[in-house]
Amino acid sequence: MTLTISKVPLSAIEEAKKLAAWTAVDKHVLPEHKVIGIGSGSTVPYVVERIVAQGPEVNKDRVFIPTGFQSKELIVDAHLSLGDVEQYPIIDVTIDGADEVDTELNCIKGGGACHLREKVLAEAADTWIIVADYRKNSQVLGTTYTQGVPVEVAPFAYAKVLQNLHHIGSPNAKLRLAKMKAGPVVSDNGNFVIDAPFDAEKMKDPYPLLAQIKMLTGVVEVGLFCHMAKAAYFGNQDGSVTVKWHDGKVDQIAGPQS
Ligand SMILES: O=C[C@H](O)[C@H](O)[C@H](O)COP(=O)(O)O
Repeated sequence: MTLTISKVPLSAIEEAKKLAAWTAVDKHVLPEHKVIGIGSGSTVPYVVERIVAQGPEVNKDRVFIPTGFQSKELIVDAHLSLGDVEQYPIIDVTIDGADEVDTELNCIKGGGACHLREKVLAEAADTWIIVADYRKNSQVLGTTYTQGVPVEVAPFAYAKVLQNLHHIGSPNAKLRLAKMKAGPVVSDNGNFVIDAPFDAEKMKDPYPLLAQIKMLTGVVEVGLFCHMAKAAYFGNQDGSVTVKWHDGKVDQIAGPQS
């Protein structure tokens, strides 16, 4: 993978991702921040691009912690210093993508099967920030991301966890299968992923659901991130950025020009 972002005009959605990422970096990745978590997904290359643009002087004393293979490649390709959460269990700020975000900043994450490491880096961070395009900005989780809650499981336990998920209200929960390989998706941690859709009633209040799924033996991590984010930045089609804060405040701001 290469960090180079093509010079051809970006589509509206790519522009929205870039707006969100650049704005969040400008506001939250400050010169005094030395340990920075880099999340996963399609918006994160723009996060790294904007951090690189802060210049070699500020970046030379920083270390960057990845949430998986993709972000590790982004850090290495950008010639930034790579670290690990084992060495740096306290992170100044982590910026990450999301599959969907509700009004209380609860998120579905794990569409790319990275949610275990992402949650560790979110918890390790003094400040955890979400960046996404306008399509991910929701009232209730499961409205636009309908594939279900990603549940990472120990491979040998997947059939039992699947059965238990069917029993607790997700009759359509399915093992995630790979697209270009026969068999299941295997996470960066060597585990399987189940996608478990739940009805809106359950998704309206995701914390009890998170606790219920996490209690199932064999579950490694659940792609519901509740009460963790300080703010979520959504790039809009008109060039503005919507910022939802953890205290319920919502700002509409202009995106950066360059
Ligand atoms: O496992 C993947 C991560 O949680 C991603 O941050 C999430 O899936 C969003 O990815 P994308 O921006 O590619 O939709």
